[in-house]
Amino acid sequence: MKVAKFGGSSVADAAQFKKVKAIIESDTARKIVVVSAAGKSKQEPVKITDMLIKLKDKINHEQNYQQQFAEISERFIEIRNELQLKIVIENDLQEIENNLNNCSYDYLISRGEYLTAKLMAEYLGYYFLDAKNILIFNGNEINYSESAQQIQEILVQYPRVVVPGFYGANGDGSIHLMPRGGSDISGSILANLVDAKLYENWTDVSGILMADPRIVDHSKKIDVLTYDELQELSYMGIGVFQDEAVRPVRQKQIPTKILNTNHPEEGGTLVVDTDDKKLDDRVITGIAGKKNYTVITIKKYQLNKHIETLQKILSIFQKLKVSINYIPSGNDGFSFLCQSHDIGNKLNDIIDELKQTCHLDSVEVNRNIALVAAVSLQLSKRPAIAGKILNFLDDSLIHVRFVFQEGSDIKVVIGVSNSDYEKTIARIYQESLDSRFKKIPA
Ligand SMILES: Nc1ncnc2c1ncn2[C@@H]1O[C@H](COP(=O)(O)OP(=O)(O)O)[C@@H](O)[C@H]1O
Ligand SMILES: N[C@@H](CC(=O)OP(=O)(O)O)C(=O)O
Repeated sequence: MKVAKFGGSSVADAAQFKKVKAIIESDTARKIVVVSAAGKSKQEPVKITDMLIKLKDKINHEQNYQQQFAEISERFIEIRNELQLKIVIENDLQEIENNLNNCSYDYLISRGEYLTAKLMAEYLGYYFLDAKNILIFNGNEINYSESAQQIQEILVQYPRVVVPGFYGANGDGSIHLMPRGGSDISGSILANLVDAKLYENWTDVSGILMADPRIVDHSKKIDVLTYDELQELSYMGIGVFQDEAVRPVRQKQIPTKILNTNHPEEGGTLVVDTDDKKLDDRVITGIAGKKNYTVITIKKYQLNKHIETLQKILSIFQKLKVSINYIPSGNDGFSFLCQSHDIGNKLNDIIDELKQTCHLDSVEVNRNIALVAAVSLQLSKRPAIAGKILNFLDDSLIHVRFVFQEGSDIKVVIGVSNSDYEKTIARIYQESLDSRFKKIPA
């Protein structure tokens, strides 16, 4: 059995629905279909999920929301009409409208996937299986045994199902929304629960490319990737696969493919376990990154020997609910790298508390930092990659603020100014294809 997840771009309008149907009908093993909410297309500039978030915002601020709700409804009615489906989607829309003033955020935002799945189930002639009946959460963790039991029972009666992605249910039956891009996670969990022989993730690119196609034109495709490499690339920001979606498929060693709904014939990227990937001569597998980090660097003589000070520092971040992405360190100093939107307006509070409670020698803040990661399997076996990268970035007059190689032995992370972000990715990509940058000793 295969689980096939279709992203928002694959279900954005009636024309995309037709492509999905052709894909499903070309392989009878595709029995579990997971869909995101209708996303962006040439005609539709906004994702339904973003429209729903705006709707919720208007409701919360007691603004007039009728027009916003009407626009959302129109997208679903249009798909239904163009595909000449019989489903009375107006009934579902009415029920949602009735709940608008007293529903949770998670319920409302998940309705994009719910309605898209209803239409897709009708169109494919599959059973609509509401995710709230099968994906059961304990806090933020899926309850695998309970969820597996639920889905196994349903599949006996309905062997072909469409499941809305992006949500499940809490123990009390209320809707549990996953992070943005969460339909990838739903598909991955379902593949795990049914021991799928393949998890297919259908999107609008023919696999994972070595660098973001919006930055590098004609970026090369990565044919085979390991779960670890995918995890790192996803964590660093390639939008195409949610980083939390790696764990469920990796746990059961389920091969995963990233494929293009618009060009199924182009093949895609296959994700496998490390032992199943032959090392090729490419030093760098892929490049990814994100802008807008804030780096807080603290110095105190022999800080690494003062565990209690480190504990205090971490508890300040914890108290202010600011996540830390990386902590590169030296003898007398540590840097805390956080996403700027996570820090929000708490920067002064963090600095005040650090100064008051930790008796530091200095605290320095650098904003508008972008991180770029070059991901490569078994980095330690590769010849001095970090040094090479620094050399050619220097040649390009890109000022590298810092560089660190993670203990995970899989990526080199480089910090540059936001304004140098695209240039850095393009330059590393260009160099990584150069023959002088290839060939690794066995
Ligand atoms: N390295 C990369 N390889 C492929 N796609 C990438 C990469 N980095 C960023 N992307 C972007 O990710 C997009 C696909 O993700 P997303 O918009 O979430 O798709 P979907 O709607 O199918 O879920 C692509 O259109 C592409 O612009
Ligand atoms: N619709 C949700 C969940 C999702 O996975 O979407 P997509 O597959 O289009 O990235 C979002 O926009 O975050």
